[in-house]
Amino acid sequence: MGFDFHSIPIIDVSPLLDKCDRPMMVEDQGVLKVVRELDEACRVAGFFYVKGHGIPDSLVKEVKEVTRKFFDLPYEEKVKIKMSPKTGYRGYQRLGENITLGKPDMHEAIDCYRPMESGEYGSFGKTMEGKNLWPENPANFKSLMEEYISLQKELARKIMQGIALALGGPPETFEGERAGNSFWVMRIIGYPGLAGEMQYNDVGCDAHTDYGLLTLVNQDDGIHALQVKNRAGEWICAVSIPGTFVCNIGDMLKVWSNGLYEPTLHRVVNNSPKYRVSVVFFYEPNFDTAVEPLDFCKEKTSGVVRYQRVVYGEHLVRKVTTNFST
Ligand SMILES: N=C(N)NCCCC[C@H](N)C(=O)O
Ligand SMILES: O=C(O)CCC(=O)C(=O)O
Ligand SMILES: [Fe+2]
Repeated sequence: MGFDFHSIPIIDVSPLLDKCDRPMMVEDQGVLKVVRELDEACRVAGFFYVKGHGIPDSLVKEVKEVTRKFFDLPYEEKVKIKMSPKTGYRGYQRLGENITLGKPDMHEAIDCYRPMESGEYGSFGKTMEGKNLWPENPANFKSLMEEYISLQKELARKIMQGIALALGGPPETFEGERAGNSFWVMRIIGYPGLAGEMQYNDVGCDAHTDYGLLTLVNQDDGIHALQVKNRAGEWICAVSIPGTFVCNIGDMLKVWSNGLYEPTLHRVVNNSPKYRVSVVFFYEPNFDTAVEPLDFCKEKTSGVVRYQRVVYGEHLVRKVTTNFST
């Protein structure tokens, strides 16, 4: 590994999206170019921007606008949809409630998960059971977010076909029993800006990796706050680029790929005077999927098993139940 990254590559995924789900996709030159770019980005940075993603710019902007309006409401209004263990960890968390590296993060958020019926995964799923909690204000919040979720899910599924090819496997590797019923997560997040005399803000969200497969970040325009750690230990800024999503890979892809692709530490520091919003979609494995190195990945690593089997839902529950101060 004689190279390191100082910027994050931009990948136009439109050729992949056009040809996805078709048997001939693996012979298409446009698809193969995207696949090579995904492979390079996943090996070197664990992060990339996607453009040409096909999600209307108006919707991408609107979800951030309603997010800003929600966080602008008084605390009493926001706490009506308070997150707790009883709500399956769904709902609103105030500033400082999320803990990373043992310290409170300076962000507030609404956490959403794929809805889970009671008893759907027996006692193993109990912690995450529930429906999402949506605010009454802004009135169109729920419908916008649900439309956005369905488009993000489809986009992420297609990018995962490209990543499957990049790893040398069949495009449908992450469909069906692996991630065909993704236990997706969405975090709707707000980070206060610098106030008054303050020169440096507290950390908005401290260094972590994401838990699942693929994360798509819809970040605020004009504020550069998301930072990504390269192998030399330098923090590289994932500047906001209008029309793109910042994508990064999660812990479960590390296990499935047997370490060919590894997630990258990242954090958020909002040193701008402006309140920053982001809407982050996490495309994850099925809740009950046992994740273990894929045969075609093990072959590329001389058969050595680098990571042990982990059930995604157990990994998630371990994280979620230790993430909060209350
Ligand atoms: N689902 C994700 N990735 N959430 C990230 C939240 C912030 C990191 C978390 N407190 C932690 O320590 O993992
Ligand atoms: O707000 C951001 O830009 C990224 C947030 C993040 O890393 C996370 O929620 O996992
Ligand atoms: Fe993250």
